[in-house]
Amino acid sequence: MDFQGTLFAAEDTTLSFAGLQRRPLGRGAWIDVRRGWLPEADDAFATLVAAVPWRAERREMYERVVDVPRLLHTYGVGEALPHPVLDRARDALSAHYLPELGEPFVTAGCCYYRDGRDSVAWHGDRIGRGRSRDTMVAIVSVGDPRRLALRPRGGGESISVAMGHGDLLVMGGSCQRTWEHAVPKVAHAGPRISVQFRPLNVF
Ligand SMILES: O=C(O)CCC(=O)C(=O)O
Ligand SMILES: [Fe+2]
Repeated sequence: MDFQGTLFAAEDTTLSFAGLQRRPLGRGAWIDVRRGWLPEADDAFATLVAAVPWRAERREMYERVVDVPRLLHTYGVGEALPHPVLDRARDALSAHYLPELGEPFVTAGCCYYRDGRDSVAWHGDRIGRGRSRDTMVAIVSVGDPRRLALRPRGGGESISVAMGHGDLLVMGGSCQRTWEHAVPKVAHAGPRISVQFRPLNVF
């Protein structure tokens, strides 16, 4: 590796929030986006595919339980994550957002979208505290790019954010209450894994 390559590789390991962009959505909701945030994204993706005990998901949505076409596993409070860069990511997010959030990110929900047919329908992360209070959900995406779509709850124009390999997207403020999000099906996509870091009692 030449000098430039070494220099970039060194910079890549820092989990820097420089260049983080906040986009207010209205109604007290916002998203932060930082492209290419996660170091070792290739390695993290390969480890997640192989090491997470994936299972088919059923979840409460719109007050009923539905099958969701994707695989899932959630790491609870205090559980070791399958790749050390994910522990570092959670700690970096906790430190960066502490002044605003007032508490750390403690759980890591992992979702595996095997191809374009895997998806998640419109919903807010409203089981637990997200139903009644402002909170944050920080998503790190690895693998093939997919769109995260957002729309105001109760109707209105949707927006969509492309989530690429290593990208960070944080939903904050009232986003889980006043907006909904989804990962729509697409005709062609390779595998993508999303890791969602959440504070205690937010699902
Ligand atoms: O795949 C994503 O990035 C979003 C997942 C999501 O919204 C959820 O699991 O609640
Ligand atoms: Fe969600």
